[in-house]
Amino acid sequence: MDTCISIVLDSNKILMIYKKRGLGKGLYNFPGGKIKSNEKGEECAIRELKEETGLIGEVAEYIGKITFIINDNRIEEMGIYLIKKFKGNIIETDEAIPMWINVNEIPYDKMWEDDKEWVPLVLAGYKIECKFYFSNNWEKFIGGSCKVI
Ligand SMILES: Nc1ncnc2c1[nH]c(=O)n2[C@H]1C[C@H](O)[C@@H](COP(=O)(O)OP(=O)(O)OP(=O)(O)O)O1
Repeated sequence: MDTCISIVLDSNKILMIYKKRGLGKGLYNFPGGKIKSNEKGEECAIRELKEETGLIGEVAEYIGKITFIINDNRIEEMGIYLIKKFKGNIIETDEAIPMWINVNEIPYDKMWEDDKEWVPLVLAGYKIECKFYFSNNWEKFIGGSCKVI
C-alpha cells in the first residue's frame, strides 16, 4: 500500500478537508497521505488524521483499497480506513482546513472524480476494492470500477 485515507464518521457527519497544498490542492478530500516505511496502513491513517486535522483517532479499521493506474504505467495503492472513535477537536493546519460535513451534503463536484464512485459504497457499510485510471499525471479521470468484498 502506498497511501492511506481516513473516513472519519460521527453519526451523520463525515470529516473532510479542504486541501491547501500538494496533490489535490484546492479540492475537498479526506485526511490521508503517503504511508511511511515501517508504518502500517492503520498507523498512517491515524498519523495523517492528527497532522491534517488535529483529531486523535483511536481505532482505524481497514475497509478496502483503491488501485490507481496513472498514465498507464504507474500504480498507486490507497488503503481506506474507517475511524469512528477519536478524541480532540479539529483545527486548521498548514496542509488543510478540516470540517464536518453532513453525509448527504458531500461536495462531489469539488472532489477527486473517483470519489463519487466509491464513497457512497463505504457510507453504505461495504468493504470495497476499486481500480481507477487517470492520465496526465492525475489531471484527467478516465474511469474505473469497484467491487464489494
Ligand atoms: N484520485 C484520488 N482520489 C482520492 N484520494 C486520492 C486520490 N489521489 C490521491 O493521492 N489521493 C489521496 C491519497 C492520499 O491520502 C492523499 C495525497 O496525499 P499527499 O498529500 O500527497 O501525502 P502527504 O504524505 O500528506 O504529502 P506531503 O504533504 O507530506 O507532501 O490523497
